[in-house]
Amino acid sequence: KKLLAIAAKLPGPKPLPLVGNALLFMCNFEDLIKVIDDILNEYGDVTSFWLGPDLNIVVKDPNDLKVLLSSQKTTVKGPQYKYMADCLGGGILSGSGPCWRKHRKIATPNYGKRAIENYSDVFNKEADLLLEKFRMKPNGRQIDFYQCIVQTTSYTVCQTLMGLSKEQTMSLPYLQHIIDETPRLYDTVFARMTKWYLQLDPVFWLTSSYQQQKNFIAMMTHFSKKIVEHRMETLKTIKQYNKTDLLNTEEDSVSNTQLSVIDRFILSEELEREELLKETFTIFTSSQEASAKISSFLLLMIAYHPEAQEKLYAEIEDVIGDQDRPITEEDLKRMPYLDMVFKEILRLFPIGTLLQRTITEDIVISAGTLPAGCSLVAPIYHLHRDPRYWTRPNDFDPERFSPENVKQRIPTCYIPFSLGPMDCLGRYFGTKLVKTICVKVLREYKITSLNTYNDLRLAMAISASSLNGFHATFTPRK
Ligand code: HEM
Repeated sequence: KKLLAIAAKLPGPKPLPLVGNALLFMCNFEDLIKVIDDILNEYGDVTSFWLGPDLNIVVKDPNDLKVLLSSQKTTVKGPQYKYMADCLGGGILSGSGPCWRKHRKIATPNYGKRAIENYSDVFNKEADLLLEKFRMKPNGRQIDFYQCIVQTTSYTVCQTLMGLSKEQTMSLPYLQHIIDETPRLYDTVFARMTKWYLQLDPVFWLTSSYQQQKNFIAMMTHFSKKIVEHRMETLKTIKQYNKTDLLNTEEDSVSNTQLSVIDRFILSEELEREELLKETFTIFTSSQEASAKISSFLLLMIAYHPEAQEKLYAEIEDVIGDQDRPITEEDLKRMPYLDMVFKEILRLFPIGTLLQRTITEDIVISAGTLPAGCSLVAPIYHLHRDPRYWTRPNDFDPERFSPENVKQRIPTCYIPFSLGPMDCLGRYFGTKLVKTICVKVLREYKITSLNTYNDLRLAMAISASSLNGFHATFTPRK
């Protein structure tokens, strides 16, 4: 009753009995961008809609979002995450409450700014192997390069966060299959999040997506079991007192990566077997896909914008010159234009397009009180393209992130890694991996495309996706 009374006072499309406004989202992922845009334009910065019995309140004001996402009253993921939890378990990515808190605390030491310095060698080696793959491609021909990039990020994650050797990585069961099928799994999850009829289990069970999801989960279980076996074998060789010392580090330090995230889960003895397997896969999937997508969008946009590419190349040449050596943290710090390009990519192609949280206690924002029990929706994709904060919002323009231009904006109109206690754990890892890959590729290749930015067909799912792939030609510079 309380929710109905509050919803009646909030602007938003008129709901139907039972399904609420769920029919609005019965469109394909490409059209969803416009559907949400239209709703926000019509009803404003605080809009309500019903997904069946769940009242969703979309908040697009950057100051309100800061309050909401930073609050302890929103540290429960929204009901739509259930469909992700069906595949990945209710842990670090899709879970909430004590389980999420415990898993996040156990994993955190491996993701710190300093901790990831230890991963630099692997980042560089895998980026070099990527260059070798490009060298084997026919010269002058346009290729869809996403496959090469996602292999690189996947092998990198296995040899860092998961703690495997390259040999162990290459012999993981179903690795390539999992890499290939992951986008389809996330599309199924997002389809269930947005389409009411797929939320009815008996209907979903009749679809081919259900069979695919079931097969994926079976593969994922074998894959995770093997990783856990490898780590258990290795852990037997570490002395008990060393393990305790390594586990109990509080500060962000390079030595934190002497244990992998999986080691920490095993040694904590806090996870049931099933939980451990799901969380092992979650650690893998939360990092390899996001890093691959952002790297690919960066290279693609640079192919579409030759002036930006030349500026970036000049900066890279300036810092690295002719030396054939690994890219270091110091190098990256001396590449401000790379950082601006990277940020512009995260603005245009966010990894979380819509975030949802359950509000656990009433919370006051500028527009009034959001009641406990409703869901907050943070429309990141649309916030990042709101013309009030971004001139020509759909254009690619890294200059938006020059220090002078950044000062002119409200900081929280740009939140690619989300905010607050449930923000992205992998921001330093992802940033460094993406930049290392892109610097290595851009140093060696001029990237061009037969297509233009106008040809890019975007879809909005869990993350922004390119419907026409990532096609470009890689021409050696020297
Ligand atoms: C490089 C670009 C990346 C971007 C833009 C990004 C963005 C995000 C966003 C927006 C969230 C919040 C999701 C939600 O609330 O539903 C998130 C969560 C998360 N990300 Fe990332 N991510 C990136 C890369 C990575 C990488 C490389 C890793 C791992 C190394 C990672 C690990 C995680 C984890 C574990 C969470 C869940 C945090 C929690 O709920 O406590 N991310 N990420």
